[in-house]
Amino acid sequence: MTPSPPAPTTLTDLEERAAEAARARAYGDDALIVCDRLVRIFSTDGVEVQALQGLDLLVREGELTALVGASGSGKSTLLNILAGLDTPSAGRATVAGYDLLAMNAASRLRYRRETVGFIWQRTSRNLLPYLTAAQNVALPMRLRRGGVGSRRRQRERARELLDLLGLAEARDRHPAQLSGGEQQRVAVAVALANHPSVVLADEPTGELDTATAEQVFAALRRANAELGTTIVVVTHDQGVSEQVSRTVSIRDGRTSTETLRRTEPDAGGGESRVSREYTTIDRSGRLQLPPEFTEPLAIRDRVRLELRPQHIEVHPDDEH
Ligand SMILES: Nc1ncnc2c1ncn2[C@@H]1O[C@H](COP(=O)(O)OP(=O)(O)OP(=O)(O)O)[C@@H](O)[C@H]1O
Repeated sequence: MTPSPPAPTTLTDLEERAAEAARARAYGDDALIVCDRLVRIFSTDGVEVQALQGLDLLVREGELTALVGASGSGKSTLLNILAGLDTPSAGRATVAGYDLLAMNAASRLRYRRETVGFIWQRTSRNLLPYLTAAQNVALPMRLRRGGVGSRRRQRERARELLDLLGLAEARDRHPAQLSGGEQQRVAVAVALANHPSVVLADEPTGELDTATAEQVFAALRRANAELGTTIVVVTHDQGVSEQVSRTVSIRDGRTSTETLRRTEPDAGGGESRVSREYTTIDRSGRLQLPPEFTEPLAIRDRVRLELRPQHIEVHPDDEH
């Protein structure tokens, strides 16, 4: 039997199509970082690894976001893409208006020098050993297209940034004369040198003890609060992730849950920190249920949903 021809397009169909297109346009319109169904596949020796499997993430201007997740979940892959160091296999990724899938070599270089600042975990990777702290901070300004301001202005900005991060004493010292924590704080100043839209940090406190890690993280928080810089930091450190207002957790190459924290007045007239955990719904409406919820109820292949006026109920499959 031949299939019947498609029904004629009605006005309602057209209106629905227009509304759907408008919804699609709206995704991430107000965000500085937009990852939309991002995929990154690595092929080595004929074996494919799907490091990112359709990851959705929005980060708004001025946010300080921590990314957490098990080893191999895709955090570094995501950060490298956002830094312009790697290119996604599919999906959409934009940062401050740059389309990360469609940049040519020249705009990629400009993006990396002017739009993002990056801090690596290994302290030795962030700074040039033969330059002083102040010279390290001034270097990105000199490398920027046309340079930013006069040499004098560059030196002034380097000094201002080092002062802001509590490193006035370290100005004329070389990295070898600085502690690991001080080096990472200088690296924060280097990342901020060119007024980037976003600073990305991959485990910046991974090599440090807890007290020193706290100082480095305080420097990132200060940059966020006082300069308004949007910051995305990958961390394994529970203590660090609890200090940010938003923690996004990545599982198997997708965002899975999110914790939002804020300070609220409490009954005793003081203030207390309130945190709330959310599960991410992806662009196709898929929801990942965390094992803490599924395992106690022996939820496996399917669930029954019921729509209530203010919420949705998820029931275990009661057919078995
Ligand atoms: N260049 C590469 N070539 C092949 N596979 C890679 C490459 N980079 C990452 N992978 C794989 O992609 C997956 C995600 O890796 P990624 O480094 O992003 O994870 P991660 O969450 O940052 O882990 P960790 O916390 O251990 O740093 C892993 O399975 C990893 O082995």
